[in-house]
Amino acid sequence: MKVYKFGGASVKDASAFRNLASIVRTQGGERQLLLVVSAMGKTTNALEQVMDLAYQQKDFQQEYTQLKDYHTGVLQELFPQQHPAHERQEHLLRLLLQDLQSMDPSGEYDQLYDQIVSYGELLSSSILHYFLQEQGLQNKWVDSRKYIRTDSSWREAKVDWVSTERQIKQDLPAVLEQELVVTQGFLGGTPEGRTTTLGREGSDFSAAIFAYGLDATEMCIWKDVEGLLNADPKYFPDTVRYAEISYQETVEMAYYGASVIHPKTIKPLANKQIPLHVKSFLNPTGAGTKIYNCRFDKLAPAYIIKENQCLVSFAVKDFTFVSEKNLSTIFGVLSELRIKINLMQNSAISFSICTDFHAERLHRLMQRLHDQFVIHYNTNLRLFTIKNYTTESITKLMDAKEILLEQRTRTTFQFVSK
Ligand SMILES: Nc1ncnc2c1ncn2[C@@H]1O[C@H](COP(=O)(O)OP(=O)(O)O)[C@@H](O)[C@H]1O
Ligand SMILES: N[C@@H](CC(=O)OP(=O)(O)O)C(=O)O
Repeated sequence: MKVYKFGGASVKDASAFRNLASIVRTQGGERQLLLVVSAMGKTTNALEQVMDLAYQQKDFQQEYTQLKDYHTGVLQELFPQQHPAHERQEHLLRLLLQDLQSMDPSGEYDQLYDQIVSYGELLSSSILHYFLQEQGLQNKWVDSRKYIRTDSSWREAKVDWVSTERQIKQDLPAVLEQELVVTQGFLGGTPEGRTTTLGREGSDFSAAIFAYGLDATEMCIWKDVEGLLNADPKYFPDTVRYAEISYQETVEMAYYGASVIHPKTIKPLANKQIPLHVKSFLNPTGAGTKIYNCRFDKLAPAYIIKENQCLVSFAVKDFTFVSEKNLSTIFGVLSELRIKINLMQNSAISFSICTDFHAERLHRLMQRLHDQFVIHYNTNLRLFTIKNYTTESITKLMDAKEILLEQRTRTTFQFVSK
């Protein structure tokens, strides 16, 4: 039993869908394969925009039309004739429009967000279902919201592993005996049937949840790169591919910001020792990377850049030292506001954190803590990490940058810079 995950780039246009079908045919076998698909291209960003406009009761017609035209254009290319795929797509687009038009501006933003952005995956997976079918690849479309059971932490829902595994095992293995399964990444559902999302770029994680529930023999995520590289090729010209690497190394790279794999993906796979392959949909027969329970002593240094960072410092007002009590107050508010710390440092009278920039959360943080602390912050920063660093790698990366904060452990070197 295998699980394949195809991200936005692998379904960004009609020829990408054709390429995907060819990968499934040549690599996947016709049964015992579950496909998890993300929204087409940058659809989730577009849906976020439409959502914001509708929530603010602004005109969203132009943005909605763009989204509609994009999907209709791709479907038209794949199915130039009349086909049930068109009706299904029109139905979904009509529901999206109705939800946008009836948006309650006093409703809870995050909950409404999940109901709207989920259309991206519903649309892409229904195109994929019909297209594979048309290509002779018999498959069943299943609604991942009925399988991945979550709580109602909107936009970053927590998985109920026990009932999710039970749901998956209940009927999917039998279906997979007969045909392929096509489902959505990124989405979950509460026991009451509300749609949740698992966090941006969460489709890798969805695939891992299905792999876990199915006790899959392997999972493969198909990307536009040759595998897991020692740096993002969009920033670094000379990268090397890791042919094999451990779960531990990978989870750390993902945690520090290597955006090729969602950080939550590894744990469910490692728990059941399911190997994860990262392969290129542009070169499907390439070796890619195998991530599993292994150990290598000498790995090429990995360079990771996290963009759009914010450095916040909290100083006590009366020149007393930062105490555990102060820290506990700060951590309490950070946790409540769901602000994640990417790096932290303590000095005598101040405490600093580096976090993803989120204007609204930062504003609320200041409101909550400005009585007790003097708070300063810098935005538009980048967090650089080198795993398995060498002296040369540090020199190369720091090269004339203005450093605001720096930290190193035995294996990892990090700094925040402009
Ligand atoms: N260490 C890395 N190795 C490979 N790719 C990386 C790495 N770090 C970042 N990336 C980026 O991840 C991208 C692929 O991930 P992503 O865009 O999320 O795929 P998808 O949305 O199709 O699932 C690559 O195009 C590359 O720019
Ligand atoms: N479509 C969602 C989920 C996802 O994982 O997408 P991708 O696989 O394209 O990163 C997002 O953009 O956040």
